[in-house]
Amino acid sequence: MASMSVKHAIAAAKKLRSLQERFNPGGSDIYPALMGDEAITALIPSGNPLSVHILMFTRALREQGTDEQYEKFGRRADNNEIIGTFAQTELGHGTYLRGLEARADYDRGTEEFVLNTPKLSSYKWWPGGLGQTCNYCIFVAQLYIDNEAKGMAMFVVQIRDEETHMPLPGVHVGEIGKKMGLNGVNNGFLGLKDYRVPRLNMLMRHQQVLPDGRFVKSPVSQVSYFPMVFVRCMVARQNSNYLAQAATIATRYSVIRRQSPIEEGQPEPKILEHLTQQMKVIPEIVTAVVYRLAAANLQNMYNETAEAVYRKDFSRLPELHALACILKVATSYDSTYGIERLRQACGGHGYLTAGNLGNIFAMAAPACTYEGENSVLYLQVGKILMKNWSQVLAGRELMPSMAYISECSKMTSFPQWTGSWECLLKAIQYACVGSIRLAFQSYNARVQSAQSQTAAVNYSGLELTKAAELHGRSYVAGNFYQQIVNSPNKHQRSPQFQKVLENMLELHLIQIFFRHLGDILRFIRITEDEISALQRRLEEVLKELRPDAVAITDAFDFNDKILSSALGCYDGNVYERLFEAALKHPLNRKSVPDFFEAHLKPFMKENADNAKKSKL
Ligand SMILES: CC/C=C\C/C=C\C/C=C\C/C=C\CCC(=O)SCCNC(=O)CCNC(=O)[C@H](O)C(C)(C)COP(=O)(O)OP(=O)(O)OC[C@H]1O[C@@H](n2cnc3c(N)ncnc32)[C@H](O)[C@@H]1OP(=O)(O)O
Ligand SMILES: Cc1cc2nc3c(=O)[nH]c(=O)nc-3n(C[C@H](O)[C@H](O)[C@H](O)COP(=O)(O)OP(=O)(O)OC[C@H]3O[C@@H](n4cnc5c(N)ncnc54)[C@H](O)[C@@H]3O)c2cc1C
Repeated sequence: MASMSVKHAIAAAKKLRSLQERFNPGGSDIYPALMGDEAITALIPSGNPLSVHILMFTRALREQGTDEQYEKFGRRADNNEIIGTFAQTELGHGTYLRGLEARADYDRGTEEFVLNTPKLSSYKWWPGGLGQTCNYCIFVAQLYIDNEAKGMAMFVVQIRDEETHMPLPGVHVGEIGKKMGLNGVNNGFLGLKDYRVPRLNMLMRHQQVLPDGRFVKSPVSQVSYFPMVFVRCMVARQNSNYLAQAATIATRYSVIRRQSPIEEGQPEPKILEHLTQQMKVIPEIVTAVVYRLAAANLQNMYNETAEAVYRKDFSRLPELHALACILKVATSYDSTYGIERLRQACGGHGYLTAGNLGNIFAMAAPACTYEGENSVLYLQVGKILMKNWSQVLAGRELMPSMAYISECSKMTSFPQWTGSWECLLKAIQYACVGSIRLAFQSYNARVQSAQSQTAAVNYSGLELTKAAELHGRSYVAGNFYQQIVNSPNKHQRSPQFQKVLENMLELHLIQIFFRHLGDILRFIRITEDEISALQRRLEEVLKELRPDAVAITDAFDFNDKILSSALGCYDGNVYERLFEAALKHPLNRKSVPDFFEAHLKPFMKENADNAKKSKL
């Protein structure tokens, strides 16, 4: 499987290169690379073994290396002359980066670093492509000078001979084993023993080790985390794509499959006529659109921040970090759970490999873990919200994506309930700020009672997580509201199109309202009549969006090859394709399977003989 994936990935990368040269000659614009990686990734159901090379290895060389280091390594990596990965996670550590055990000791006598993974738990474990594909990696290690720890640093390390692909001396490398998905990616392990690299193999754009061993600290240590921020932005984009693919499949199947009359004596309707089926499928279509728009915003913010960081302006890093964390978490959680809901909406056929929903789930699900495990990133955002709440209490301005927190903090009570979009959006934001305030009170009480900040974060973890989750909802819903209601290009939309978008906004806001009704009722008084009115609106907007469901998912414009699903093909010939797929199963090559003579027949005969004996 791995070699097939590599073959497909290389073919697709060549195609991508020709597309880039045609549409973006010599450009360094990241989109063609991303689109290409998306395309490559989507075309290789078992995952793209070059993803981490494209998304992290080349980017780390460009952003963390000096111009000279880019010329030496980065250009060859961008041109796919060398293939690398990002080797940070270890067998024993993934989240707690300051606990990473791999070490780099500077030898000023030879102006080299001596790299070691001192224990089994120090082995790098998980990096994509590391097992068999890559011949280089970015090796993340704790830097030591005269045995004094200086923090994390990144090193360009060649792990295999460029001609023979043999592991180099001092390198122990291989595949970590079968996973629940992405089995074409050959995630690997790497042990290094007294492996020497020249001083100039340490990426030194932001921090340096001089020939005499003097250490020049980075002005902002967190800039070394920047490669992870980029992938978190990518996850938001990629996982909204996975959800859109699954929503396309389930929608198309739901207008082909007929089952269970709604009126006695009437013909069986398309299953999408059932209200409960609409509630399973249509909100997922809208969620995919909502996150695509949020991910595009995040991508723009990433590009602006990356350019600023290149100019040594680190001012926007904190906001990008906060947004990248919360959108990576929100998109990966909602896409993973949404894809499973869509699979279940397709009944038994949703469980067939030919439907491809299981594989889309297996591609989407690990994003809840890699690039920062979601519950950890929720806590990270919770901490940032605590810091920002202190700013609010001090009367200081907040970063733009948190400005609503300041506004809501000035409200002594929630205004008269109207149920309008603005009211629903403000309700989610108001509940978020209420949760932040409660979390802060708990956190602050703990710090005041002499708990360390780290311990206070841990013991306030449930409230911090809730506040972070509601912050994500507030940002995403606010972004969608702005795009639909206040977009500068709104006048270019036809009235019909604007109406569909407004129905999608109505559905998203009401769906989020009901999902967090408990959180909202904690801070806002809403009557049963007002809630029942929203229930009626939910049923009504599902009915209104039903006729547009297929058109919206067709607009995602996934080629049948990308969907790779007998349930979701554009022509709707589901049963013919399911049957065609079934006949291709190896077990159908013979009428009598080999196991009949070898196992089944003797087993049944033995039982029959025993039955006869017991009658005698
Ligand atoms: C086109 C699309 C194709 C594909 C789709 C996408 C993906 C698939 C392809 C590839 C992906 C496959 C594999 C993924 C690769 C990996 O998984 S790489 C390994 C990822 N590992 C992690 O993410 C580790 C998670 N841990 C952390 O990030 C950190 O440990 C932490 C953030 C949890 C904690 O940071 P610490 O420094 O340890 O402590 P802290 O006190 O919380 O933070 C100190 C201050 O630093 C700020 N900060 C932390 N992180 C960042 C950051 N990234 N950027 C900016 N600032 C950061 C933090 O806010 C603190 O600031 P203060 O002001 O409070 O001091
Ligand atoms: C498909 C896939 C591809 C990957 N690719 C790469 C790659 O290319 N390069 C790379 O370096 N890594 C890669 N990784 C590794 C990934 O980044 C780590 O798995 C991730 O960072 C989580 O670390 P961990 O697995 O060690 O879990 P741990 O850090 O051990 O966490 C385990 C669990 O403990 C809990 N936990 C941990 N810390 C805290 C905390 N502070 N507070 C509360 N709870 C906590 C959480 O529930 C967490 O799920 C990949 C992983 C996967 C699944």
